[in-house]
Amino acid sequence: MAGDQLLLTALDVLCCRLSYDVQNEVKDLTRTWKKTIKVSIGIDPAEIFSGADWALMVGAKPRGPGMERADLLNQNGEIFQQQGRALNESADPNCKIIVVGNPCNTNALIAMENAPRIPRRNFHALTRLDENRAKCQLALKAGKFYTSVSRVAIWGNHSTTQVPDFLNAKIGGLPAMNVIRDDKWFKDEFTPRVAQRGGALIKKWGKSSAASTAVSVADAIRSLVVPTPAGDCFSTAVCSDGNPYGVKDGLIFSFPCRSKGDGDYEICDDFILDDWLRQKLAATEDELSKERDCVSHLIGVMGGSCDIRGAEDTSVPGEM
Ligand SMILES: NC(=O)c1ccc[n+]([C@@H]2O[C@H](COP(=O)([O-])OP(=O)(O)OC[C@H]3O[C@@H](n4cnc5c(N)ncnc54)[C@H](O)[C@@H]3O)[C@@H](O)[C@H]2O)c1
Ligand SMILES: O=C(O)C[C@H](O)C(=O)O
Repeated sequence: MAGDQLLLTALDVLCCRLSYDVQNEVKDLTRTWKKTIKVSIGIDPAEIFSGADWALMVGAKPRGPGMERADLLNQNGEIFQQQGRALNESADPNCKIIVVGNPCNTNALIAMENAPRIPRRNFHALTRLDENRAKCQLALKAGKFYTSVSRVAIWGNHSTTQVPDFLNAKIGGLPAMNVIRDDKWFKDEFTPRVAQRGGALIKKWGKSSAASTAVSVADAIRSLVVPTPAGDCFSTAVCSDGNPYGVKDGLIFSFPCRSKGDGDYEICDDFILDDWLRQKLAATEDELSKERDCVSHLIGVMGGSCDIRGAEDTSVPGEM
């Protein structure tokens, strides 16, 4: 932000893909803003991130034919190592970073570990899309409006091991489990449907969800700049250091959070965990630990070894 001007700079390795039509379309948005928007594009991350207050990191390589999850982690990891270093070099020291490109939790971890000048708590990976999907499923099942659903946490990884939390969710201010009295539906339908939604959409359309992702990125930013209503939360994957739920430190793990609207947040400490949730949390934590081991060479940790090659694939499928 510079005075009354919002500076929007975009980084894309294929600069030409962000055509001038796109630039002009973004400029047209000026009408809806109080500030004027200056749009520019480029290919040098250090130049593009210069002085940035917010960095929305969407660019990533989609999974190609025959590519294993470990390969995806490695190839995208290298991108986020380079971009983390560039953020460290030139972004505003209090820049907030939201990583969308998959595998977004571990990409955010790599960027964070390569940008020691920026507080670790400023790095986010997008799980707001999963929260929105979970709220939508609860509203549909209960026959209520989406806006009546609150306190929906997504725990862990933005992959099929993620845990959409129905235990703490509310519908119309009441516990969701008292409104939808169907334990089997919550565990056997709701949970996998939310966790596998991204994959299902790719299967159907051959592309990642774009419109709902864009909306959820806007929601994720709004959650940080508007105070969270009393008793509610929003989900975002953030650094697990010192979290109140005993998840091991040094992961980018999705938690229920609250904000005063100042761009910062705190992890809610009043969510109830039962045995089922604990077991699910342990599985997604384990997955994130393994992903971290696979990228140890990109985060300056010695002696890590990657043992997810050939293992069951729990990432959202991408293009295979
Ligand atoms: N976290 C989420 O909820 C969520 C939701 C939807 C999509 N995604 C992920 O977001 C990413 C983008 O999805 P998409 O459908 O827009 O993909 P896309 O392939 O249409 O676009 C990716 C863009 O990234 C650019 N890019 C590739 N490498 C780059 C690099 N090193 N630096 C800068 N730009 C680079 C490409 O040129 C392309 O324009 C994917 O990884 C996708 O899996 C995440
Ligand atoms: O891009 C993907 O692999 C899917 C995406 O993360 C989504 O949840 O829609």
